[in-house]
Amino acid sequence: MTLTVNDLRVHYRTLRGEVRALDGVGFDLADGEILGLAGESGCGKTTLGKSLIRLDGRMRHAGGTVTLDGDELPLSDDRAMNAYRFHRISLVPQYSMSALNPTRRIGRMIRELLASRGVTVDTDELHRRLALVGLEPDVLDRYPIELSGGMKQRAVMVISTLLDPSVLIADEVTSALDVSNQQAVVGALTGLRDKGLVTSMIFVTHDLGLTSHIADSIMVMYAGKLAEKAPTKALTTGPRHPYTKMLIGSLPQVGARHKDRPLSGIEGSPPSLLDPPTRRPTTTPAGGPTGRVFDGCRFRDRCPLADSGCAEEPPVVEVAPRHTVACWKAA
Ligand SMILES: Nc1ncnc2c1ncn2[C@@H]1O[C@H](COP(=O)(O)OP(=O)(O)OP(=O)(O)O)[C@@H](O)[C@H]1O
Repeated sequence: MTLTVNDLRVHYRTLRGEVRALDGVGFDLADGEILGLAGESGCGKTTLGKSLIRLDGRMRHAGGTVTLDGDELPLSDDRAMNAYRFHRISLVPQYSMSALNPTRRIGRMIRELLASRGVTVDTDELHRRLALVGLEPDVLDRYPIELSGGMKQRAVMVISTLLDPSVLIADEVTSALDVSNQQAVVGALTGLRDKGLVTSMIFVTHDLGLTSHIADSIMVMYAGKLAEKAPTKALTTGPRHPYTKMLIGSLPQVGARHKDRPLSGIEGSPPSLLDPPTRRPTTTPAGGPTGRVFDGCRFRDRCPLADSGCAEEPPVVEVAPRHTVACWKAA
């Protein structure tokens, strides 16, 4: 087992209170597995990826553990995390292709980065890795501005995996790319795994369609919690959580006309994760229905199946082998 995440809770400190961005997430990532991490904007995908690498000054590890190849990661200890970061767990961050230093040629950037980790560049190996993601050695002599978006993204993937990490987190690496560049990036990611340069991967995306092509399993998050996780085929052909069903149902179909098959969305919006109350009165002072609730299923305001039983928080239950769901209606 590469990675075991258990009841992970990560909060952001803000002037208005704590944002419970991850509120008790647990899952396993096996050796060789590519896990697609999907869910609406703001559900906590990026926070999950980042918190496995570095908690920035505004993030607080509020509880839970992460075990990588048998070692518990010292998440709250930034200095101790240096031994793991980049070496054993690495990240291709969101918007990373725009974050390359514009004043450095790619080759120099790589040499400097490796030197900061006490590693010297093996040029033949570097060329081999560039070839693996479809890049010519001459990209090393180019500035980022001279590369296309897809080329930059693949260069960042090479940089992030130079030390053969056990786990690579790829955060929205295809979002800003056209379909052929998306294909090249996805092919490069699977190539890194297939050649053993990365043992396992978490592929963070909004795009359920794309992730179903590459991922062995998919985890859907909602409002800082796990909604459903299953092998890709099981999740795409037999989703159990109403949220997963609605996400899949809202995917556009090529060739379908809006007048024949209007795009269906999910009514409403996710709850705010800012300092959520644990109890609520049943009515507002004016006697009307109350707003958001947090002491039950977080999807229940938007769920067509919700009833009074959903005021209790649903446990995460294994409904089939490796298929877990947090929903009272999923059995
Ligand atoms: N620096 C921050 N300070 C306060 N709250 C934050 C911060 N970063 C993220 N959040 C909040 O944490 C929650 C989770 O955000 P996160 O970026 O992890 O979601 P996401 O699923 O990755 O979204 P997206 O798909 O848009 O990238 C959201 O409610 C967001 O508003």
